[in-house]
Amino acid sequence: MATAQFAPSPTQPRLLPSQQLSNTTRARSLRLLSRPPRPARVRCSVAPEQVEAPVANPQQEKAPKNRASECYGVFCLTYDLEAEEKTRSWKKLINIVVSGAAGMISNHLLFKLASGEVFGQDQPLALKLLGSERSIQALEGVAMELEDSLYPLLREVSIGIDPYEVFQDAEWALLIGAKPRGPGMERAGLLDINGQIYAEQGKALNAVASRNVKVIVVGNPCNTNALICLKNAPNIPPKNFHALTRLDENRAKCQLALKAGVFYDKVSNVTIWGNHSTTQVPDFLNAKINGLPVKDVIKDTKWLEHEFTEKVQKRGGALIQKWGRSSAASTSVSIVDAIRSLVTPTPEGDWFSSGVYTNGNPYGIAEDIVFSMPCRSKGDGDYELVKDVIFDDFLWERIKKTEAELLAEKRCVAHLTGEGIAFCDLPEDTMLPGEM
Ligand SMILES: NC(=O)C1=CN([C@@H]2O[C@H](COP(=O)(O)OP(=O)(O)OC[C@H]3O[C@@H](n4cnc5c(N)ncnc54)[C@H](OP(=O)(O)O)[C@@H]3O)[C@@H](O)[C@H]2O)C=CC1
Ligand SMILES: O=C([O-])CC(=O)C(=O)O
Repeated sequence: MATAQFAPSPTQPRLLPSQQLSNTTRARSLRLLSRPPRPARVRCSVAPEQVEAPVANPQQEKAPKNRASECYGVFCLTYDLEAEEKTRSWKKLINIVVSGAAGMISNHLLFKLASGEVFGQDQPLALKLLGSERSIQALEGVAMELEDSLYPLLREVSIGIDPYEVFQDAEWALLIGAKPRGPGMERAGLLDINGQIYAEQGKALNAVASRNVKVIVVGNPCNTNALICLKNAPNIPPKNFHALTRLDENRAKCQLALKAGVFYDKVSNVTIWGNHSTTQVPDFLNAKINGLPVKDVIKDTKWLEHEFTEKVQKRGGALIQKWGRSSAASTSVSIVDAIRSLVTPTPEGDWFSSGVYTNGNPYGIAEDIVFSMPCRSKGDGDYELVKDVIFDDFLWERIKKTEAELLAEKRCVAHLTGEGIAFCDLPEDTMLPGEM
């Protein structure tokens, strides 16, 4: 049993943004934020202001909205969308933040976002890319590739390393950046390192993002990172935070289709319950194939209970063994699916899985954790939990196991959620789907 204790870290004074981005739909520009100034390109017109940034300090929301940015090349040109015939009917520009933007998943995702495949062909967007000192060069490379792709809907690209700058006015935050678990690293260590990143990003969202920002946490361990993030953003509804379990749902659909000998569009109502880890529960009791209960179509209960369940739980690791790297393209597809499920009405009778806050859930799952559950949306960015699901002993027993894991993870990050001193009593060294 791994045990460790972490004390709450004191709130550090920090710099608030001196340069905040222009939110105009008129400029198509690439902006450099929070970088050491480089003579040829970066110019700061406003000196940084030093202020404290405690959790949920309402003063932060009143931070001065001084803006300074630097564009270069073709991005320095500005033009008026409303003056152009073909763009006049477009929607208002939306601000989308992507962290870990120089990473593998983002390298697929950003181009899907910019192409219009996610939000539609009349939705112009601003992409705000968060990196770090490590990745700032790579981030410029990403931005250059976005430039060279000439996407008509992509009206702004900005890059930076300070979440308080990059998250300004964010309406969607796709939080992908996280440290991978290295050899010999305890799960408790991973929870702490990545938890600190997500605590900081939660505070930044709380301070500067849109009050209705929708947050999708991808970086692992994503459920507990999402919990930490939402706890550090008390002015944003907890319901707006998601941990990505859509990849697991997609993996489960694929395995059921394969076994039943049908194309995967015939598989519906698949829930992933719980944690995005090897304790996750792919639910074959409520799932359907061609509108029929899976158990009526696949009679091999032993396969469903063992092979199917394990295949889905460990699919990420199986892929790493083949590829030598973790799922990036399919993860980006699943992020697209997750967003589209929130911005388009859920097909009648179906649902989708997402890791969401458990308070008020109708199933009797422990409150105050982020747990993957079945959701339906009207297409307005919000969702409701599905009520008409059934449980049997097999399903409930496994749900309790993944719930216990998430409760243990939560105790392990108490120093990051404002709940005191952490105590890591993780029951066993459970794994991410990508670990074997
Ligand atoms: N929920 C899900 O279904 C899935 C989740 N994942 C998770 O998504 C995350 C990203 O995966 P992927 O894009 O392939 O990974 P990459 O390693 O390619 O990129 C991740 C980014 O995270 C940032 N990062 C790396 N180390 C650190 C660190 N020590 N501190 C802060 N940030 C760091 C880096 O960006 P920078 O230097 O700019 O900070 C890096 O570009 C991982 O946590 C992975 O486990 C992956 C697949 C599925
Ligand atoms: O474990 C990882 O990093 C990759 C992962 O989440 C997955 O493949 O589902």
